[in-house]
Amino acid sequence: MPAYTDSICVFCGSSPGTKPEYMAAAASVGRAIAKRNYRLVYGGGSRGCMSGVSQAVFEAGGHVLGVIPQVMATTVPSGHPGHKLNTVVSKEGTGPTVLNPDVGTGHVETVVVQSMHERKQRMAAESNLGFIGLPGGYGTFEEVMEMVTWTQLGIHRKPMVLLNVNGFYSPLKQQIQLAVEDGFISAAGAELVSFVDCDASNVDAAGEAVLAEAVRLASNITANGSGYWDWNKPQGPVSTAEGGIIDNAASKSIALAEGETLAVQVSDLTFSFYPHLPPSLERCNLHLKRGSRCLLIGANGAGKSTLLRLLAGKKLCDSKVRVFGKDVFRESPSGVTYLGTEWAMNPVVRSDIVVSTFLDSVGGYRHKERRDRLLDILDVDLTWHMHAISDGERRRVQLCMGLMEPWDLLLLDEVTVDLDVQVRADLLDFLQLETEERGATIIYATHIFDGLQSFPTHLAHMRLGTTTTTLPIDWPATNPADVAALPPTASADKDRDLSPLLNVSLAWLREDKVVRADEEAKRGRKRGANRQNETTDSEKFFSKYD
Ligand SMILES: Nc1ncnc2c1ncn2[C@@H]1O[C@H](COP(=O)(O)OP(=O)(O)OP(=O)(O)O)[C@@H](O)[C@H]1O
Repeated sequence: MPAYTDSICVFCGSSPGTKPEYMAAAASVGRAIAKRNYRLVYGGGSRGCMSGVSQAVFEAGGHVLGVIPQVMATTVPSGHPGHKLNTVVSKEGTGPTVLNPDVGTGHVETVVVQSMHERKQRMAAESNLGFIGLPGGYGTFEEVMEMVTWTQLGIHRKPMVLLNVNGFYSPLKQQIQLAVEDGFISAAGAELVSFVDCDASNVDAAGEAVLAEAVRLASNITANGSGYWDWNKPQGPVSTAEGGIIDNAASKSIALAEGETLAVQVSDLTFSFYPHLPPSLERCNLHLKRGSRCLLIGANGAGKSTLLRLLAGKKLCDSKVRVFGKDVFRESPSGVTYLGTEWAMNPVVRSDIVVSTFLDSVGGYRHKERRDRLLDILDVDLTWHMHAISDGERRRVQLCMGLMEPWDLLLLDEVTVDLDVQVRADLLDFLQLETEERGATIIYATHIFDGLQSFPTHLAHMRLGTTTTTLPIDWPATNPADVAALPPTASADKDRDLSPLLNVSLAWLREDKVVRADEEAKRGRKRGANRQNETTDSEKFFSKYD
């Protein structure tokens, strides 16, 4: 007997069904599997469609692997081809035993496993070509759906072809279509299951048709990359120092109209504050279309402010930083507004100057309509004196001043931190409208995620001066490459009631802490308490007087 070339798994009922086409379809699939010299992997049953397909392979001299959970195993009844090999079969199913050891020359092997889950795992692992679903009951439905889910998740990448005998699977086809229409299954996800129709007129040829479809689909699925998650990827944080940048640009791109330039284009940027210092930014990438609202997420010291200041043209860097197609430092693109926290520290803005005079001194009268709108939103009193107001009130004046003149790119560096929640919410609404109505672009670095869930259109994560994806992640993430780039919820935060955005941000920062500790340990550095029990000189000195 020649060795088989490939294996394919068949899920089907352990009962024969009430129409003769069901058993005929099972036999047709079995014959086609043996003809192609594939091995059948199935649930090890000796009755119903399970026996129909395995008997057909055996009769045609092919290879069969049955996988049975221990609890369902029984000694092989006479009549089963495996009884000559002193093996076992599954007790599942109804109707008479169909298997006949005297009719066939194939090879039957049986594996007994501990659980239903292990059975599915083993069947999937043994079947390189994927799966065929024939008519069946709950067990078949469950197996079919789980194998498709595993492909969608990326646990494996294998096709599922359902043989739609007499329209048996047509309701499922409609159900999938409905789930696509209602947004529960993506268009790509719908491709993971294929249907081959047959009835009494063509059931004998159905086996060959279903195998051909499985082979076609297998090459499609493989070509489309892995599923939502790469389960073979080592779990846990990936060090950027070891090149852990996720290339989501491989499966998505930014579509630009003819003549349109990117609003922001940072490509593989490296930047050092001083030539003798290691770079504060390294392999930084940020590409944004006009109208984007991008949140810059990262731990303290990750490089967010540095990147924003470079985009604002405040520091000389190489020409890898471009805004509206222009070099930010040498060509000074117009329409760029940067608002950072340092403004409030300036002694001038804490002097005894009245708000109305202050706003006029920076040209507020030129943008009267926008200024008045902002005064309302930010709830600013024009008679306030700058030296006699709270930090939050001073911040409102700063925002009014900074936002009055229409901007095309707004760089916000944590300037909403001291606003009360109502003013912050109204301000975020205003900013969102600016991007939607005027096509303005916003990059916003913040550590406050309250009420931000639906604000961003993109997320960019910075770790140790590096952006961890080649393109910003679309938010909410739907592209599989973006979904795969999101971190899993940290176990410490599983029971917290977090918005999806805060959940992602917290998980990133927890990963960042581990990566940072590793990187710093390589340089002999360590954060946190020093528990070496060394007594410092000052401790020795002061303890004499305690
Ligand atoms: N003036 C400076 N001179 C030298 N190095 C600096 C200077 N400013 C920042 N850095 C370095 O650049 C790194 C990034 O700083 P940056 O201010 O961009 O971080 P950040 O992500 O904005 O942090 P935070 O959330 O605390 O505002 C810092 O860890 C620091 O080592």
